[in-house]
Amino acid sequence: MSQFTLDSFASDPVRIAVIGGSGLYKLDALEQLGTADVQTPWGTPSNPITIARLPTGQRVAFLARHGHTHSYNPSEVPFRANIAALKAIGVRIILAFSAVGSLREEIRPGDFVLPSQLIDRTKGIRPSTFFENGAASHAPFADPFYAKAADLVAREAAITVPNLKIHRDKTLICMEGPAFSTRAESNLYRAWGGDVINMSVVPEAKLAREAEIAYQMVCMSTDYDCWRVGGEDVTVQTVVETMTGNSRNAKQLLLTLLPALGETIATDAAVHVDEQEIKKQDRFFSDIDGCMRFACMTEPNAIPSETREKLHFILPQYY
Ligand SMILES: CSC[C@H]1O[C@H](OP(=O)(O)O)[C@H](O)[C@@H]1O
Ligand SMILES: Nc1ncnc2[nH]cnc12
Repeated sequence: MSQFTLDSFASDPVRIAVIGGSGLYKLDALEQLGTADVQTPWGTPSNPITIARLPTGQRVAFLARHGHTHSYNPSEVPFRANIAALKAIGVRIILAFSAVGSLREEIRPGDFVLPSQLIDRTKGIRPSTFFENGAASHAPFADPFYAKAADLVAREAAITVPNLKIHRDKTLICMEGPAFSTRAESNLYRAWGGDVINMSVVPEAKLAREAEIAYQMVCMSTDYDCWRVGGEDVTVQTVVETMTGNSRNAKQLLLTLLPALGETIATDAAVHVDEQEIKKQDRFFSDIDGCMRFACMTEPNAIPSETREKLHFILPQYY
């Protein structure tokens, strides 16, 4: 197993990353090449990033959100360091897996869900932006997930795990935790139109957007939370019971999804693209590239140099 230096990714970047959530702590079916211990201006990631190789030869990065030993509760995950470290090794797309509770009868434990919307119910205690200390910025976030990636996940799942039920275009609630919801909250989220619930999509998705990384969460339903009359209320035990099968399905799916994604982005992975080309819809990254170019309200000359240096780490084309 090699120890990769940050410099080595400058000439040979890794474009695809998988973030594993509860129950998905490694990608053991892939050839493991080594790890990258990336330090960022926002601290140390949950773990060193694992670099693996696909049968096609392409490399992918893997990061366990809560650490391999699940040591960070959702409010403590070093989200900024995680996203900054992935960006620093060249990542342009993240597939983020998450164990979620279902708020709908038809989304059964064991089903997968590709959300297209989210409702942020975190409590403001998680650092959730790279822009602070003299650089006021506002990322566009109307569509928090990457529909082109969701399309690919759904297509590959239908081929590779045909018995797996996939729900599209659902709304994900992100609560603070770590305690699960009360019954009144669970019913409120249903009334709001929430379909599934977790504790980790925020700020991960927001930070990915700020770093101009395409991001799609793949939710794996583990329980019915606590809204269902006569049903069992969620506990860690109920989650863990479903997690093992979910994790097996996720790994099976990734075996074909990652090569397919690699092929899809192969001609489109350059970081710097020509202004004319950037929004052409046939490019996979057209819906993310350039989204932060005009996001900063601060007069460029007024941004302190230390702030600019930190931002250079995630958006070198602008700072
Ligand atoms: C173990 S149940 C609650 C826990 O599971 C989910 O984690 P992840 O999103 O990382 O799979 C949920 O968000 C909570 O953190
Ligand atoms: N019911 C639930 N609420 C919040 N996060 C979860 N992760 C898995 N099940 C969950």
